[in-house]
Amino acid sequence: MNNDIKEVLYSKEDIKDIAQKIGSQLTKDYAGKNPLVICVLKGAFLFMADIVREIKTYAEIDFMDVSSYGDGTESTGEIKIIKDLDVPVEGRNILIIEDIIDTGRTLSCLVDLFQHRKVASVKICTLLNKPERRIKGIEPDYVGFKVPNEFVVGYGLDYKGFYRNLPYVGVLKPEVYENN
Ligand SMILES: O=P(O)(O)OC[C@H]1O[C@H](OP(=O)(O)OP(=O)(O)O)[C@H](O)[C@@H]1O
Ligand SMILES: Nc1nc2[nH]cnc2c(=O)[nH]1
Repeated sequence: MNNDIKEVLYSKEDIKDIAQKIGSQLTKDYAGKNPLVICVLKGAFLFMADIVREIKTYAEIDFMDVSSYGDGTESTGEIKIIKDLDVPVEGRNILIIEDIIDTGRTLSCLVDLFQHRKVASVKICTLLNKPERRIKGIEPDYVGFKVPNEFVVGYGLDYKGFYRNLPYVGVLKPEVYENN
């Protein structure tokens, strides 16, 4: 599996350091606010696990699984909720945890959904931000790293269901796409 990687962009250590930095900022920002921290499955599962352990104040956690409608190559900009939250969100301070923001479609839909559900606040924390591809006006509040306009895998991010278990973020060799 490691042989399929052309370049490591962010190592396990880089990710650990940034999760600690963001976590200590979140600890300050959310002290006394009892946030509901929401993991957007599946890609964010590792970042969620690392980030919540760095939030040293009261926080509840929950999970949502969403997928975008579309023909498989381009989404239509709408999302389908595969698994909704277990708790009501009205009046809550929501912190969404994502692995990556690319076009911004997924988060744009989620933010609209939470505003419709009358939350007190909604903020976004993402490990990776790919601003070059943005088509929706979504800006994350907490960002690990800015990534170039390349398809990245690892640390939760997949290609055809694989590579999520890599402990780092990297770029696949072109022949991996060509052979699939
Ligand atoms: O900004 P966007 O263009 O909407 O892309 C970002 C979304 O794409 C990925 O999810 P994906 O749909 O691949 O599902 P997964 O997390 O289950 O892999 C990622 O986890 C984000 O949720
Ligand atoms: N694995 C992966 N999923 C994505 N979803 C949106 N952008 C990306 C990306 O660069 N890699």
